[in-house]
Amino acid sequence: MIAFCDTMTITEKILSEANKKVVKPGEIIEVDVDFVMSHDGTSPPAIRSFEKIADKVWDREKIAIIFDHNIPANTIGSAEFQKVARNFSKKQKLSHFYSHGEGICHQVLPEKGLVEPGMVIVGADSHTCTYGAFGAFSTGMGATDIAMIYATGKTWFMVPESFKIEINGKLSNDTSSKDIILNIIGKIGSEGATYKSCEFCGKTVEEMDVSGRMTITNMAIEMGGKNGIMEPNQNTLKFLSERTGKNPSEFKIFKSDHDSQYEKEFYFDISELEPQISCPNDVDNVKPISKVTGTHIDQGFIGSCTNGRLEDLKDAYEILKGNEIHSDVRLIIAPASAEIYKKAIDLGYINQFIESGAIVCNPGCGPCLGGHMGVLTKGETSISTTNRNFKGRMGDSESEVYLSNAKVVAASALKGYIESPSDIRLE
Ligand SMILES: CC(C)[C@H](C(=O)O)[C@@H](O)C(=O)O
Ligand code: SF4
Repeated sequence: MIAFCDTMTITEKILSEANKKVVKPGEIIEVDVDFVMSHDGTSPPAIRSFEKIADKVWDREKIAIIFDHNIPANTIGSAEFQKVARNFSKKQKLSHFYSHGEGICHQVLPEKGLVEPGMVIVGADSHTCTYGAFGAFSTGMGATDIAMIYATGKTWFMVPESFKIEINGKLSNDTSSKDIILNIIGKIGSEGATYKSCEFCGKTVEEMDVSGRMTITNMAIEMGGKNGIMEPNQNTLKFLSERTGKNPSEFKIFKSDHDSQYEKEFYFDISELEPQISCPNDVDNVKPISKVTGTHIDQGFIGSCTNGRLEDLKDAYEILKGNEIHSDVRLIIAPASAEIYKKAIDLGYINQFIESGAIVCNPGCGPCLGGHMGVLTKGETSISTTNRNFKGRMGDSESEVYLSNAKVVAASALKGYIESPSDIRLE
């Protein structure tokens, strides 16, 4: 390890290690990439660029291709994209090729033990920032940058300035970590952290489970962040140790120094937080649920790399148990991975979802992107556990999307309008 000075953030330390010398914000550096990921939507452009510059990838064990956006293929175009990626994976003998509905890339990577603290991970998807929940530096990049990494294992960054975002307090029965991050985005704004390293800390984050932490780092990009990051906690180390088969002492764990230099510091106490709803058509248009209760909905979606994990399905199950979805509402549920799907079957969640009238889809991005399934038509409204609600995100440009936690989506699907989970529990 290199010698750090004593005012460095976790992100600066990881990038220094990757650069083999101490780095400072603003500096442009070249780094060795530990892992690179792309999916069915972004692999083909990267492959085409790669094939113009090289024949053989730099390390077939450090590349993952995961089919999740349009799986199974819904158009001839997406089938063609998958063929290109499948042929490339075979030709290059990639060790990590997931094409059978294993789940969303950001869920599959950590589940398969491919994420470790201290790593530099680059993905051809903007929500690659999710792996910061594990103490890794991870960020999304475009196809030509990914092609260069395939060929050389290297890339370049400008070292970001860091924002410290401290979270304290205890969540209520109706809220989850989704409400924390929506509240933060509402305050900081969708462009408020552009190119910053968003470092989440505080007691709430230190005690949070892995799923909740991933929801928070996942949405760092929604305020423009270059990455989202947290120091690994005990829950994280336990999860990673089970997945990688390594002892936690083998991980490269970096922590921010007490006197780290932050460009800005934010403090949030979430004890009194009501469920937060991000209203159309901007992710930072966040309101407490009491301001939007009663808004008509046509569709609900529970899933995505933000909130498609077992904890989210459990939240939905508890609200839906013994109840039927409103006859005018479609509730679509897509587990984030096959592993989660199987666990949800064993726990009886999936049976209940079907009995309540929900449509359960195969693991993957599902309706999140508005291109594969669950597409909205003009004038329709969805409430969704996903991360984006810009105009047309889930279909027609005159459809609307509200973002919330899974309990709120389930409660709203029962009523046909946005409803607080506590009101369902009271009935
Ligand atoms: C298709 C892909 C490039 C895109 C992203 O990078 O975020 C998608 O995953 C999304 O959520 O909009
Ligand atoms: S679930 Fe949605 S946000 Fe996540 S990678 Fe897929 S399309 Fe993007």
